[in-house]
Amino acid sequence: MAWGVLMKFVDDGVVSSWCPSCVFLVNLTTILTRLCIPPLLLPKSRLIRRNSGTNEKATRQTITKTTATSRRPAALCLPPQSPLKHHKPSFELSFLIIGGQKCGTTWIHNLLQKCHRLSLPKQKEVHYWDWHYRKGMDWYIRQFVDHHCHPHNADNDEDTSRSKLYGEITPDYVVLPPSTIAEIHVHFPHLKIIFVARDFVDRAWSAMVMELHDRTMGLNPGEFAEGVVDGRSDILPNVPKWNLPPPPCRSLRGEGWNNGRCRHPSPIRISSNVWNKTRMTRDRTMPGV
Ligand SMILES: Nc1ncnc2c1ncn2[C@@H]1O[C@H](COP(=O)(O)OS(=O)(=O)O)[C@@H](OP(=O)(O)O)[C@H]1O
Repeated sequence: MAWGVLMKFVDDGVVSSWCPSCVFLVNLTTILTRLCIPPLLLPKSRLIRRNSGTNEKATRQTITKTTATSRRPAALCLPPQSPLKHHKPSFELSFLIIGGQKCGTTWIHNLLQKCHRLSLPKQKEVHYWDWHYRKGMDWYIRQFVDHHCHPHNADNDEDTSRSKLYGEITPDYVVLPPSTIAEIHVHFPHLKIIFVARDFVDRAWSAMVMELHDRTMGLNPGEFAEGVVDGRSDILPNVPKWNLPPPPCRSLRGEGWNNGRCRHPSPIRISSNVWNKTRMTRDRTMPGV
């Protein structure tokens, strides 16, 4: 692997790693104490959502051509009468890793699962706040059950369960609508939001390779090329919605994040080149850059 990774496990189960291609020092302690922004206490806004009768399958179809590099549907449009509206969660969600897609989040999930003070869902990407919202908070809580402790069983295993931090990683959360983001903050006012950034070109390349491999979107080459820098794959303008500061990530020109927009045309050229290749390659040499 071209990316050098230095990894060590420290005594208390915290994992540190430095990834040259990612812009963050991926250190659990750092993530939970420094990179996390204290969530703002947002006013409890009434949800205004459309297509209340839309099921997941239908939604998947309608967003197919606008979610270019993702394998997953965008946030579902939820009905005004949210099942969570009057729900008081009985457990505290401590951290939420909201992306970005193809930024090493699977690797982070696997590492955090090894930490005894953390409880993550067995499977990465719960997708509660977009796909499974209608299933309710009890369903969400059940995803965090591990065999050793459960938030509902705090009295049975007081020492361990009360010291657990519950969190999950769903990269698609970065594009959640503002109303859902506000609702998350209302229900979990102490929640730490974490966004993992990666070099813009590397992320785009990785997403393109995934799409070319999976072919789940059925996009034409031109559409796919556009999707690399626009729409749902363009995570840059979505980060501020979470009140996160711009990550110290360089753009293709090395200019920083350019107010959440990268106008450089190279990603489109790159993606076109990828499409024109006769066989898939994970070679990171990118013509035209
Ligand atoms: N430790 C570490 N450091 C840097 N990069 C890493 C690391 N672990 C995984 N990776 C690379 O991350 C890419 C996969 O990211 P995700 O797991 O977030 O993908 S996904 O959104 O869940 O599909 C994927 O990138 P590509 O290989 O370029 O596709 C992985 O190789």
